[in-house]
Amino acid sequence: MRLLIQTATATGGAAAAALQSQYSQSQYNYSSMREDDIELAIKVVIVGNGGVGKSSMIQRYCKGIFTKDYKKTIGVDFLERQIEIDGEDVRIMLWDTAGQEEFDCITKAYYRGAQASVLVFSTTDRASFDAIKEWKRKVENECNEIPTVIVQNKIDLIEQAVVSADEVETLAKMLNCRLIRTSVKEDINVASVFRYLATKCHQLMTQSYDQANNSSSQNNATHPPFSSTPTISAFSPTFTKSSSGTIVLRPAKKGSGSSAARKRKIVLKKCGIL
Ligand SMILES: Nc1nc2c(ncn2[C@@H]2O[C@H](COP(=O)(O)OP(=O)(O)OP(=O)(O)O)[C@@H](O)[C@H]2O)c(=O)[nH]1
Repeated sequence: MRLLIQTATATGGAAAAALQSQYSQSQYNYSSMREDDIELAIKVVIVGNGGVGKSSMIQRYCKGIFTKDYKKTIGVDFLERQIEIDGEDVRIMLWDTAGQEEFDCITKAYYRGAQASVLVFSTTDRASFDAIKEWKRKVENECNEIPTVIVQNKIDLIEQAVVSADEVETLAKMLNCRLIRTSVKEDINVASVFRYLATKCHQLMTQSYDQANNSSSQNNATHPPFSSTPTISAFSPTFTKSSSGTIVLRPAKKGSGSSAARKRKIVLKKCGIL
């Protein structure tokens, strides 16, 4: 089964517009759609103070590169990568937001519809650690409670650490988030962050999809599944909120071939900025 969860609910900006249009291009013929024809995509927002390594992390994960230069993100960027979870294709859409407060009013619009978030701070920047609670609050304001990882980045600089291991673990427990320590520079644990979140979301979404399917098949006589509307809302406690978690089903791309061929293609697929 492949599910496509439409997550591009952000407004404004070329990236969002392109993404929205990509989704809206597909026309649906649900009566002839098979379970195999659906794919799962997850929107993940990466937040944290400026300079902690958010853009570097996304570049590392999606393009396999690291640069020493610091280029401040203006507004929002978007990259994606496809991986396989439990034999299913999962598209992870990574939204890179500017860390500076001056961009807050732009970036928060892009949190909407996110199914997971990454709160990043740097081992060598105390203020970025102290700001984590506030970043969590900002995401929650737009997305409610979603699977979240706290990332302590730049562990290659652990000798210059300005935060103790205890403090970090206590904060992660208090905020009820998984803690992952990374070095984007040395490529340590970066992939684990996104695999963990994708797995979590995949579990939640497939559970909810099954529930929706079961209840819809019970009502089959009057409401054939997916026949009249492409949208299933009220998907799960995590994904029920307003427009977030809107599920849209679309046919698989032409020529996607057998599932074995698809699987061969997907690993480490790189995607450009929209
Ligand atoms: N030593 C070390 N440097 C890193 C690591 N990750 C990122 N950097 C460096 O930290 C600087 C800032 O990285 P960015 O990825 O631009 O930071 P950002 O969080 O996206 O910053 P904003 O766009 O301002 O929000 C760059 O010079 C990176 O090369 C890491 O794991 N270790």
